[in-house]
Amino acid sequence: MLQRLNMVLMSSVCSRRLLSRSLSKKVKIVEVGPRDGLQNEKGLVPTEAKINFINLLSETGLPVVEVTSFVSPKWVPQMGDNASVFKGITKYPNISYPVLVPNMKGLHSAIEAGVNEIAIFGAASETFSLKNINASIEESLKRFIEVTQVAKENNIKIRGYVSCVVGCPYEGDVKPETVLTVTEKLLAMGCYEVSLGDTIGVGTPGSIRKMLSTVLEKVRPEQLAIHCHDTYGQALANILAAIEMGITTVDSSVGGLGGCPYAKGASGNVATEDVVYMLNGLGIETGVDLRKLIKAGDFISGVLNRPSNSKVSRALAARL
Ligand SMILES: CC(C)(COP(=O)([O-])OP(=O)([O-])OC[C@H]1O[C@@H](n2cnc3c(N)ncnc32)[C@H](O)[C@@H]1OP(=O)([O-])[O-])[C@@H](O)C(=O)NCCC(=O)NCCSC(=O)C[C@@](C)(O)CC(=O)[O-]
Repeated sequence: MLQRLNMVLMSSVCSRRLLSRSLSKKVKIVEVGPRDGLQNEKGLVPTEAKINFINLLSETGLPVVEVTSFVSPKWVPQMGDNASVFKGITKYPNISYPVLVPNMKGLHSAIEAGVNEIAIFGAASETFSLKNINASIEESLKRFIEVTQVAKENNIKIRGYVSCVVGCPYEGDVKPETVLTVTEKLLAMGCYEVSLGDTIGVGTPGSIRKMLSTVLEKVRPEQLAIHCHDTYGQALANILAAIEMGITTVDSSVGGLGGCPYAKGASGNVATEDVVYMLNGLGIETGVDLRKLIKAGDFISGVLNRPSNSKVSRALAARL
């Protein structure tokens, strides 16, 4: 009886701590629109339009803009103009412009193009890993050891991704322990940060909290980012749950663009405009100018010839 009472008291203290934990005053936004956002587009987006889009994003105050992927053009044709896009953009000194790299061939091409930050991408689901990069989790991690060694020799910063952190399109629920294992291995290889991807947007604040509680047992919150797709409309709630647990880096995509070609049915990322609006409302600083962001979103929506998926952008446009 006494033990049960103690447990109840402890759990209420823990929930109060969770609720009373003061939110960070600053959040870093990683804009993934030009890469995650456009990789799934059926029609080829002209290289010039991608360059103009990235240049507009660079004017918004975003600290990181993920530019493209040095992956196989047979697998992802939309990213086939990677070197031209990377070389064509105006690079601001205070902005990082990472690119995705799956293997040594991608790394060599990225180095040739002058890249100084890469992102390697693994998964917490075996089937997704095979479908996405044609390698098991173990094989992919072996590949990444060589990639990260050579990247470090070339003074290239390395970010990591783990996909399917709460659910997989092929395997269903994913164990938080697997997410922790892959995250720790990526950090040990030299990733300065690992972005945890709810690739198909099935997570809820409950499953995101459960996954993060396990990962945060061994990993510091400042080593993590949260990357939410909005398939089930849970992305903002999931991001808030992650921020309440101490995460201060959020990936998002202007206009809610995006999806993974190897995750059927997954919708776009959470819209950057919506994240910035929410964080502004919470008094959390991002350094991002919402109006300039909306301008970049309008530009790419015009190129794609469809309305933005950002609710904030649509709501503000309706008031004009
Ligand atoms: C990893 C591979 C290349 C393996 O693909 P593979 O077929 O096993 O590769 P391979 O090594 O056997 O080579 C086959 C051919 O591909 C070429 N090749 C090989 N590598 C490259 C390269 N880097 N760049 C250009 N070409 C390449 C290689 O030269 C060869 O050419 P061939 O001799 O036949 O003419 C392939 O599976 C691939 O490119 N996958 C990428 C898939 C992808 O980009 N998915 C989307 C990104 S992940 C994502 O969106 C999730 C994320 C990050 O946003 C987070 C989240 O939401 O969860």
